[in-house]
Amino acid sequence: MSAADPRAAAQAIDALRRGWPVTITSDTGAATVLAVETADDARLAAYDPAAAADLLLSSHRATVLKLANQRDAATPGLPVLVERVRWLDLPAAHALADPAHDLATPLKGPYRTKPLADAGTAAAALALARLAGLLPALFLIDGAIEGATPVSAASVVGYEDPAQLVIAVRARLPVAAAERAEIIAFRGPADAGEHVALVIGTPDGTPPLVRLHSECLTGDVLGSLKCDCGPQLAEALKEIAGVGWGILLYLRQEGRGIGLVNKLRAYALQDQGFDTVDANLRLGFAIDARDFGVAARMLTLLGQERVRLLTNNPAKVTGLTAHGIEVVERLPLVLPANPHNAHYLDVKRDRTGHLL
Ligand SMILES: Nc1nc2c(ncn2[C@@H]2O[C@H](COP(=O)(O)OP(=O)(O)OP(=O)(O)O)[C@@H](O)[C@H]2O)c(=O)[nH]1
Ligand SMILES: [Zn+2]
Repeated sequence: MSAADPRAAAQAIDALRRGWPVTITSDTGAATVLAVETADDARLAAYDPAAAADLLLSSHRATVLKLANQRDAATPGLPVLVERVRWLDLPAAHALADPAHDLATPLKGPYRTKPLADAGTAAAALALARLAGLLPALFLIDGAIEGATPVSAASVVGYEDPAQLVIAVRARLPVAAAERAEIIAFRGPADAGEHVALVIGTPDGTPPLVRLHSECLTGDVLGSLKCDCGPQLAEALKEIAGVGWGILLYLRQEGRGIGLVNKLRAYALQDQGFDTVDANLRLGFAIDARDFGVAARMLTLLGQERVRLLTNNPAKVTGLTAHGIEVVERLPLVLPANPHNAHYLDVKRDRTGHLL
């Protein structure tokens, strides 16, 4: 495979957000895609004058739409390509892409799927959509198209490689929970916002008490009662300050890695009665799209490869361990429920393996 080119990946993400086509190449094929969410009639006609583009859906969205059973049963995780027929116009594509109106408007159909010409470019297309914060659904034409933004599948895969993170700056930052604290910002080529570490107290030779906190604008800033993020953040800072030495990693993984807009789409589905797990799946995303390799890299750069971890989520322990961090102890971080988040916490316990 060709070397990863972060500039090409950044330009491809930007193009998708603006409703411009992107040609993705791999050693085994090429495909040109246009995100359904940002397409309009003019853009779609310019990209696909013959109205022949098929529609690429993620495996999870295809399962919700009952289209996954037409796919090769031997490869369950693969995206699904829906064959374009004359009446599959932009509104019909939106209805396939966006679950917002699934309940109110039954799908027309019948839809037929067709084999994917190249799995690598299809997977890269869906990864680009997630990185762009868009719904994971794209028009797809086999082969390259002149004028489309070019990117290799390897560049997409390499874009989020945590090995590229470096420390950008360190500064003293007294905070309400701890006057002796230092903030350290990290940078990599992926521009999803800078990850940050708050190192509290002074290293004393013992493994630090560590909290991995994934960004939650609604909970961290607005005091949302739908989740437990805000109180967990405050409690983690208090506990680290209490023991005198530890690190809070503030990871820019909003909505478990699907971005703010997609998380708010999940909230709108929760208003319709779906739980946090089913809402993510209906949108076409994994239940949890985070990669804790980023957190492991940050701890390594801070010289702390043995930690005591504050979490109820065993996936954080296995995620760090897989990337070379030794979790010598797991400590629970359980806070009282409120009427708005009690069901969310039950679902974390019952469906996502949290130890609550
Ligand atoms: N997609 C999605 N993300 C959510 C939802 N509620 C909270 N989040 C995000 O979930 C992340 C917090 O992760 P949680 O799964 O609540 O907890 P955890 O961090 O995995 O586990 P603990 O360490 O035990 O707290 C933040 O990025 C939130 O923005 C939701 O309903 N849907
Ligand atoms: Zn939250």
